[in-house]
Amino acid sequence: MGKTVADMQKIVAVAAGKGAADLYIEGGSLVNVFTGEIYPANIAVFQGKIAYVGNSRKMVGPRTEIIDASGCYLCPGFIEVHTHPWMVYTPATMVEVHLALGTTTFVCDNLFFYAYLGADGFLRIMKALAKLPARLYWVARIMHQTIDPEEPELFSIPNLDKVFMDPHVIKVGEITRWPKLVEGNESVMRRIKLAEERGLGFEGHAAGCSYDKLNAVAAVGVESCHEAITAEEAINRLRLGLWTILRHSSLRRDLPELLRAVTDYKVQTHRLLFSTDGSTPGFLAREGWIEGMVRKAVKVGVEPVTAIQMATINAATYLGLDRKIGAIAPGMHADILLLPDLQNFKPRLVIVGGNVVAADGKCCVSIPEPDWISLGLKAKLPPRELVSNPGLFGVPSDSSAIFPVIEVISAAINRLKERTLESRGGFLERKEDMLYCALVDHRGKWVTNGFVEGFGHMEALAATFTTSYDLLVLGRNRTAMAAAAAAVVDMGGGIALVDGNKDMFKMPLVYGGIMSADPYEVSMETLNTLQEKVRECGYPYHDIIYTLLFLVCDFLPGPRITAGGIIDVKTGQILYPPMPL
Ligand SMILES: Nc1ncnc2[nH]cnc12
Repeated sequence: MGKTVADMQKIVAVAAGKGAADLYIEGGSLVNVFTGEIYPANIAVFQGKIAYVGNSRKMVGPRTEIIDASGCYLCPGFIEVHTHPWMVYTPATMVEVHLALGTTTFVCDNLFFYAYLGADGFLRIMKALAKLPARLYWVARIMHQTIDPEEPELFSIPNLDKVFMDPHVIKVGEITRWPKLVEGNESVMRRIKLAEERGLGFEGHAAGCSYDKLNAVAAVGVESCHEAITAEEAINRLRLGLWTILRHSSLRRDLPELLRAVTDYKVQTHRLLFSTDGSTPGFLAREGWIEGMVRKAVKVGVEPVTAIQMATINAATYLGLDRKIGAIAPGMHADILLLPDLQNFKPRLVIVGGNVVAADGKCCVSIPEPDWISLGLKAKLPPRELVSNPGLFGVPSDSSAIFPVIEVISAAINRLKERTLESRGGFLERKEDMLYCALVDHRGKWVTNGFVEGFGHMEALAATFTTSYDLLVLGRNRTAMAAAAAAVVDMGGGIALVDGNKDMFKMPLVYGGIMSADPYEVSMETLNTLQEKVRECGYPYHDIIYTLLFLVCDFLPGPRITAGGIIDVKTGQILYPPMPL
């Protein structure tokens, strides 16, 4: 509901010292993100908004709560402009831990919830999450990031429009298939036009895009990109007018390199922002969320106020929310951090909408976890009898063949390697350094089989944590693969690993097969254990969860395993088809 005339009159009265504030924060030093100054000032809050900033105490009444901010800096709450709020944590457990550390606004991707439940289901989820004590805004995807036979209906114009009309949806989410923008693809342009008509801007995702092609991405109206991985790529984006989101994530730890754009090249910073881009809980607990990025920036020589601007007003301006959040000024939401210093950025108090929500790193308000199962997020799983049959896994062939093997060369990047494989017992046999690999449709209607190399030597690994929410199964041993797959079905979604000793490790992810019902710390520990165990099984990279997520995607280079078969992302070629069941 919008504000009434009476509301406006009341806040004006408080500002003018003729009415009493609800809250008065005094004795602190204000970080003014508009001017870059730091100076003593008090803040009066009324009905969740800032009414006054200055030295007057006329609005302090008998019922005004006073917070003594002596020795603290008064800083706007930090803003995460791009996250995926389901990295085994739920949006609620994520908020509980990271709101307390100073990130008060989270701009969330809708892809997983939307792809799982469609427009109406996503709208229900968004409504349930609006009860959290942080500010959650959403970006809405206009395309999938894997091959999905249901994509045309799922992302139809009427379905997208339902989502675009919701005021919590503030942009189109990362357009991962950027080559479609460069080619002027009509179906994508239609969706862009609709979003524009609804007043939405666009997040880009121009990973590996050359400067010349970036021009086309910007020309179509894309406003931002978080895929720069060098200072020079960041500068290219800035030069073309793109808001440039500096990413430091569990997958890509690029901030020190990206910040050279500021420390070495001395570019202006007003269109630079921060994001952790859906990092895993262990990484975030270690490195921090936006407060961690601000800390790192200051450590490499960025002025504290500049780093704070990047985390607050720059972000708010990019989001079109700079009259509401991102600064401490009259009329803005009272999202305020009390920071004892400008080195560690660990808040003593976190205030959102005028309420104290956290003190000394701990939330002090209730964090309602939605009832995910009644919202429809029971994991979608293929039938147990289907996946517990080892015969499901393997490429049928009565003779030797040259096969397109997926070689995993980093946590997220693959390369095509053609290998000659012998046939045994009616199936192509893997070589010693390879694993069988299968993606099983969550409805049990198809399976794509293939091989991966460079992944390790586990007996089996089965996971619903994939970008298509189908069941991914890998391993040396097809019987163990069937056992791991059945265990995942029995858990109601999750990850099961059978190691070299044939022990089974299980991580239940019962909400949609990707989020844990455990508290944040518990799911973090379980994920850390999984990472250690896969490493012992020869998985050589740092982020198993991303490898599982993106082995199935259609936007990073190299071969991927999808509903459309083993595909080569760059050419779109089907290298080996799926098998109907
Ligand atoms: N691109 C992405 N899509 C879905 N979940 C993610 N988590 C991190 N990155 C993601």
